[in-house]
Order: sequence, then structure tokens, then C-alpha cells
Amino acid sequence: MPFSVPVVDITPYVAGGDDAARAEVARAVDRACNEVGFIQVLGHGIPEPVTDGLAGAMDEFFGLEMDAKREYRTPAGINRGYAPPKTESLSLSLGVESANRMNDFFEAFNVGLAASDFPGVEVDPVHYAENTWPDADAPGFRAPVEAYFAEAGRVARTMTRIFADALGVDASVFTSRTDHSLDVLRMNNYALPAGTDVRLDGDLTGMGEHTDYGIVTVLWADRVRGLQVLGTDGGWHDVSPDPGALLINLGDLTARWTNERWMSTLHRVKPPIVGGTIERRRSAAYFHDGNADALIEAIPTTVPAGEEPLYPPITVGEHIAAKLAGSREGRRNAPGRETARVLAARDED
Ligand SMILES: O=C(O)CCC(=O)C(=O)O
Ligand SMILES: [Fe+2]
Repeated sequence: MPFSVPVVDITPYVAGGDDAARAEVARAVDRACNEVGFIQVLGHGIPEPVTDGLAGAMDEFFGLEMDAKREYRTPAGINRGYAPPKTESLSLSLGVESANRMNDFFEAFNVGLAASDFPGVEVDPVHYAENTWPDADAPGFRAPVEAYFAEAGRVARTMTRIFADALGVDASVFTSRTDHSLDVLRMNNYALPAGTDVRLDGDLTGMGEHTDYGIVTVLWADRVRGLQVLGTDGGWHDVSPDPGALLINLGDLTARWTNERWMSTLHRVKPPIVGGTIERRRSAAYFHDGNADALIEAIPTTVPAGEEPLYPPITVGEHIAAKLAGSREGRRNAPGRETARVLAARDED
């Protein structure tokens, strides 16, 4: 079967729909999560001006001089603010040590929910770090980013409502573990500085192969080639969203939670070289990771009778901290179940 990312219209969950229409959506999502791990979602309800605003905000910030952007760096252990090109290596989050170590050329800006967003809840200030906003240099950045952040968060929570129905569990299985969720929006910019000779740097990777870490990711991206997803056929496939669609993909915590009934799919960004350079590409990944103190263990109905779950229980915070130590601090993670798959992947479409 040729590789494709299923399209699902979630209008019945966003704008109201009857039980039959919702059940149909839940079935389609279950199939996509089981077979691909990526979905294209229509009917998400994010107004176009909001995504246009996000894109404009990214242009304003990433268009600044490097010296100005560097002012907004944070320590590697704090997942906020600006990350210059080649400071992160996503494949180290996976336990894959490659020749292009720290060669991911994306630059990013991270914003997320902070301790001050949850007054009265005792949360770890490292996971829930306060944001760094570039107000002085990019005054038009914050408002549209906050507007998009709220919308993407709503879509992520809608997806978990669909997940509960698709898995046949009570909605509280998700809501009880996401009421002070670690949520981060990573805005990515893939561009090479003028004059970069791409022929001399054959190892260039936009973003190294990785799985996302949390529960679910809502991904907005320019319709420019670059994102590749590893299919169950062992090959990498180009994926670009249909007009108006958002990409949704599952993270590792959901694979653990569902005892791998659903997939946390490997992906990477390898922009094609055209005319000696790469086409600029932007994306924004909203990671909905769950409460740092929530325990994630296999939903009992996903574990076959008489078998042990594939993974031991883990808290969201422990899992995310280990992954970030790989991608942001350069400490290679212990190879896991996904590592073997990426090493075996064929380098083709
Ligand atoms: O740029 C993309 O399309 C993917 C970004 C991504 O995978 C991520 O930020 O985790
Ligand atoms: Fe990702």
C-alpha cells in the first residue's frame, strides 16, 4: 500500500455533531494512530488570520540579526527562548549517535506554559519555566504567538477527547493527567545563511530523526518539502500538509500509554537542495505533554491477557527530562525500541 497520511475532519468534535458522526471520527483516528501515527486534520477551527499571524511573528523574529536573536538564549536545561542553528541534535534524543552530531541547522524559538499559569499548583520551575519574550527587538511577536498558542492548545485537547473515545476509556483518563500540562510551542525556521556552500556540507540535516516526546503534537508547517516520516515499510516519505490542514502526530508517551497499539512515528526534516541551496521553510510544533507529575502506564485494555506491558510506568517529567537532555544538552539517550528502526531505515522515498 502506498504511504499516505490519512485526512480526518474533526468538525463533529469542534463545532458539535451527533454521536454517530463523532464515532466515525474516533474510528478514523484510531485507524490512523494504529497504522501511521500521523494524521492530517481539517475542521480544527483555527482561523486563518491566527496562523497567518503566527507566520508573520516568526518572520519578524527570525529576520533579526543573529546578535539580537542570541540575546534571547536560555540555558540548555531551560526549554524556552531562542535556540540558534546547530545547538540541538534531535537524533541524540533517540540514542542515535551520528556523524552529523549537532548538525541540525534549524533555529527555533520556544514558548510554553509556566508556573505562573497555574497559581495554587505546586509545579517544578524548571519544567514550567517562565517565558522569555523578545519584546524589545520584535514588538509584534508576542501577541500573535500567544493567540496561536491558545488555539493549538485547544486543538490538542480536542484530540485527547477523540483519543479517549477511540480507546474506549473515560475522558478523565486524559483530563486528569493534563490539567497542568507541560505544553511547549517550538517555532522552527529552516534557512541557511547567505553564502553557505551546501556542496561542502553534505551532512546538513534540517532536523535529525526523532520521535516526539509527549502525548500529542499539533504541527503547522509551510507547504514546502522537507518533512519526512518513516513508514512501516522502512522507507522515509515526504509529507506536506494539504491546504488548511494541520498535522497531528503522537508522541512516545501515547505509545507507552497504549502499549504500542498506537505509534510514535519517527520523522525528520531534510529539505531538498534546489539550485545549490535550500528553500526556506517554517514550522511550529505544539507539544502537549501532560502534567509533569502524571504517571503514564499502559491502559489495561491495551495489554493482551497474560502479557506484561511493553514499558514500565514513568512520570511525564522523568520522560521529558531524559529526552531534552539528549536533544538540548547533547547527552545521548540509551538506545530504545525506536533506535533499531531508524538504523534499519532505508534512505529513500
Ligand atoms: O518542521 C517540521 O515539519 C517538523 C518539526 C518537528 O518534528 C519538531 O519540531 O518536533
Ligand atoms: Fe517532531
